[in-house]
Amino acid sequence: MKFICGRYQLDLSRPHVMGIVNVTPDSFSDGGKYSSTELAVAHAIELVEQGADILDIGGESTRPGATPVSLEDELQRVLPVIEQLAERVDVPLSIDTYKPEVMRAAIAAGADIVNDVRALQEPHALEIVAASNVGVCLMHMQGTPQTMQLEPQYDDVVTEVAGFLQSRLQAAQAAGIAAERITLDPGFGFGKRTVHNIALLQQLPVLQALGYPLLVGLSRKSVLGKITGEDVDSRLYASLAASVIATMKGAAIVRVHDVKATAEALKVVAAVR
Ligand SMILES: Nc1nc2[nH]c(SCC(=O)O)nc2c(=O)[nH]1
Repeated sequence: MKFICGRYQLDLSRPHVMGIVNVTPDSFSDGGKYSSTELAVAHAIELVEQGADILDIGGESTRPGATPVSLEDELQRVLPVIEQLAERVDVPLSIDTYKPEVMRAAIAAGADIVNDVRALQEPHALEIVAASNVGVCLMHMQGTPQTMQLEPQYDDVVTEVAGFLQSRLQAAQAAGIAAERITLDPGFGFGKRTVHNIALLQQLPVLQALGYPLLVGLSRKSVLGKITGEDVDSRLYASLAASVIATMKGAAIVRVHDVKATAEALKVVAAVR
C-alpha cells in the first residue's frame, strides 16, 4: 500500500510510527533556557533516532477544551521547526493543523503531509492541498475541540465515522487530490466517549475496508486512562497495547509520543501480521 507524501513515497505494507512533536511553550519545561524551537528540533531528531518513520509537528493543542492559538502564534511556533527539520532529518514531516494559512506556509517550508483534524473542511484547505503534492490525513471529529466532549452522541459511531470519511474522500477526490496521497483517521477522543472509542478500535477493519491507509492516534489518550485508571504520564503500556491492537486490525500508521517502545512493538507486529 503506497502513500505519496511530498518528497517521499511510503510503503505502508509494514506499520509506520508517526512521532508527535508538540511545539507549544508549555510542552517543554526547560526553565526558559532554550526557545521551544531548539527544544522541539532536538526532540524531533531524537524521535527519528528512536525509529520514527514520520514526524507530526503541531503548534496548537486540539485537546478537549484547549484554548485556540492565533494564526500568527501558530506560524511562529511551527515554521522554524519545519524549516530546520527539513534540512536535518530524512523522514516525512507532517503539519498537524486545521488552518489553511498554516498548511500553505508549512508546505512552503518543507512539510510533506498535512494532518488535518478538521479533514480539510476549512475554506481553501482543499485547494491548498490539491495545489501541492503533499500527503493528507483526513480525520473525523464531532464538533470542535471546545465542544466535542460535551455529551457526544451517535446512533452507530462506526457507521457515522465511516460515512463522514467517505464524504471527505469524495471532496478530496473532486478537488483533484490523488487517492495515493490520502490517509484516513477515525479521530479517537475527538467527540467520542469511551464506548465510542472502543467500538471504533474493535471495528477498525470496517474503516480499513474504505480502501485507504488508516492513521490511528490513541497514545496517552483519556480512553486509555479510563480503562487502566492511570494518569496521562503513566499510559505507556496501555498506549503500546493500543498500537499493537490497531496495527493488527489494519492501521498503517500510529501517531505516538513514545517512539522507541512503539517501534520495537511494531517490529513484532510486522513479523507476525
Ligand atoms: N491525525 C490525528 N491527529 C491528531 N492530533 C491529535 S492531538 C490530541 C492528542 O494527541 O492527544 N490527536 C490526533 C489523532 O488522533 N489523529
